[in-house]
Order: sequence, then C-alpha cells, then structure tokens
Amino acid sequence: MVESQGNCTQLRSTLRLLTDRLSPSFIDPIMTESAPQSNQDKRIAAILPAAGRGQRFGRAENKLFAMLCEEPLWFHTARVLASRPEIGRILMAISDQDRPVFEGPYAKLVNILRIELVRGGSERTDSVRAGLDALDGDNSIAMVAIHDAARPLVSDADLTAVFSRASKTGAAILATPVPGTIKRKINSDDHSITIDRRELWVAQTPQVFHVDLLRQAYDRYRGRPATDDAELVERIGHPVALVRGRADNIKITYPEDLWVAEAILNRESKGG
Ligand SMILES: Nc1ccn([C@@H]2O[C@H](COP(=O)(O)OP(=O)(O)OP(=O)(O)O)[C@@H](O)[C@H]2O)c(=O)n1
Ligand SMILES: C[C@](O)(CO)[C@H](O)COP(=O)(O)O
Repeated sequence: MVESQGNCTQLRSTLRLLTDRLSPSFIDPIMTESAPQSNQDKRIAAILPAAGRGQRFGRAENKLFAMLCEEPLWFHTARVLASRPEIGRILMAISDQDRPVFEGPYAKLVNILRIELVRGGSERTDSVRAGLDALDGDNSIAMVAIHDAARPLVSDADLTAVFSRASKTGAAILATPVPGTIKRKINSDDHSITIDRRELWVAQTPQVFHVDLLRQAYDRYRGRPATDDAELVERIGHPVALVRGRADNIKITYPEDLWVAEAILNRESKGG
C-alpha cells in the first residue's frame, strides 16, 4: 500500500522508493497489497480537478507544481486517494498547458498512481464534468469523490467518514463550522455588519455523490456559476449532508498556505 500520510521525512522516502524502482513487479504489490477485500472496494472513482491557473497563488506555473516536502503538491493529494482500497479509478482533469508536464517529467508518478488524465476546462465544473464523462459506461463505479488537487492534507479518518455518509445519503461533503466572526461589507467605505455564524460551515472536499445523482445534477446544469459540486446537487433538490472535517484539510490557495501545509506535515516529527 502506498504510504499516504506522515511527516516530510517519511513522505520523501516513499517518493524515492517509488521512483527508484518503477518496475510493475515492484509497484503492483505496493498498490494492491493487504488492501482489505470487500464488496465496497474500488467502487468509488476519484475526480481530481487540477486544471486551474492558480492566479491567487501568484506564480506563472500551476500552483499544483509547487513543491511540498520536496514533492509536487498534486502528487501528495493523488497519493492519499490512491492509497484507499475504495478507490477504483482516479481521473485527474488537467489543462492543455500542463499536459506536457504530466506526460513528460511527471509521467512516471502519474503511471505509478494509475491516474487517468482528462481534459479540464475553463471552469471547475467543466473539469469535473470531464472526469464524470470518462466514467460513462463503467458500471463498477457506484460513487464519485471529487477532491481538489490543491487539498493535499485530507486525513484517512475524514475520507472514511465522508465515504460512509455518502454511501448512506447519496450526497455528503467534508466541511468545518465557521471558526471566526463573519462580517458582510455593506458599502464602498468598507463598513460592515456581523452575520450570525451559528449555521454557517465552510465547504471542503472530497464532495462525494452516488454517480447517478451527480450525473443528474450535471445533466440539468445550465451554466449558472457554482464554486462546488454540492451546489449543483442542491439545485436539483437533493439534500447534501455535512460531515465535519479537520481544520487542517486546507486548500492551497495563497503562497502562505504552502508554509502552513509544510508545518502541518512536520508536526509529527516534533511529536505534534
Ligand atoms: N477551471 C478549473 C478551475 C479550478 N480547477 C481546480 O479546482 C481546484 C480548486 O480550485 P482553486 O483552488 O480555485 O484553484 P485555481 O482555480 O487554480 O486557483 P485561482 O482561483 O487562484 O486561479 C484546484 O485543484 C484547481 O486546479 C480546475 O480543475 N479547473
Ligand atoms: C470546492 C471548494 O474547495 C469548496 O470550498 C471551493 O469552492 C473551490 O475553490 P475555489 O477557490 O472556490 O475555486
């Protein structure tokens, strides 16, 4: 089983191990050994939207190529999902601009994790739809877990919880209660009022759905912008369950988020 989490030192050794000896006879046992066999195994397809431009990150290249503990950000995220026995397929939506990188320098890592590259689009929903379309006809997949490639720190416990809840309800997402006080700006002078936060949560990913439900939501989607997939499912009238996730399941959006992620990965080396 591919090691999916740990501190920087542990993760580096995993990558070196994987890239040093890439023969299928070496890799296959890692990817499939001791995975508990159950009828729930490999019934979930992961869709990793990775076709964004990372504008808020402020670099010329995609933020997903930024190094975290000396490994590319996207690889951290993909490895976590690839290490789960429930995951039968991983579709990663990438941009045309990034395809030469994934099919060139990173081709070995893409192949190790058995990632299927699909063509992402200008909006996140276009990228997710590309992953969903790639699942057409695959009756082995019962559910889809959409997980931002920019969220490398999702924990196994949170994955187990959201997979389980979605299998029961048809739709579930990781989320955290709003931690601070929420203000709404009310005029051009930046004056504000305070919003009652008691019912407010911040959505994370994975967002997990029965595949037919997600297909219905995308079939009826007419293009009104949505920043997550749960909103599309809400729009067709299906409830989406909130599963409380860890606060360290952060999305790498701004440069400083990478420092936070590195500190989180190193917490264990200091007994944190
Ligand atoms: N057209 C898009 C836009 C976003 N994403 C992916 O969706 C995830 C969450 O989006 P976000 O954090 O906003 O990434 P970017 O869109 O790249 O960031 P920005 O808005 O700063 O440009 C990222 O993994 C991103 O690559 C995608 O696959 N296709
Ligand atoms: C899907 C998401 O991560 C839920 O919080 C978020 O909406 C995607 O990030 P973005 O910055 O809104 O594109």
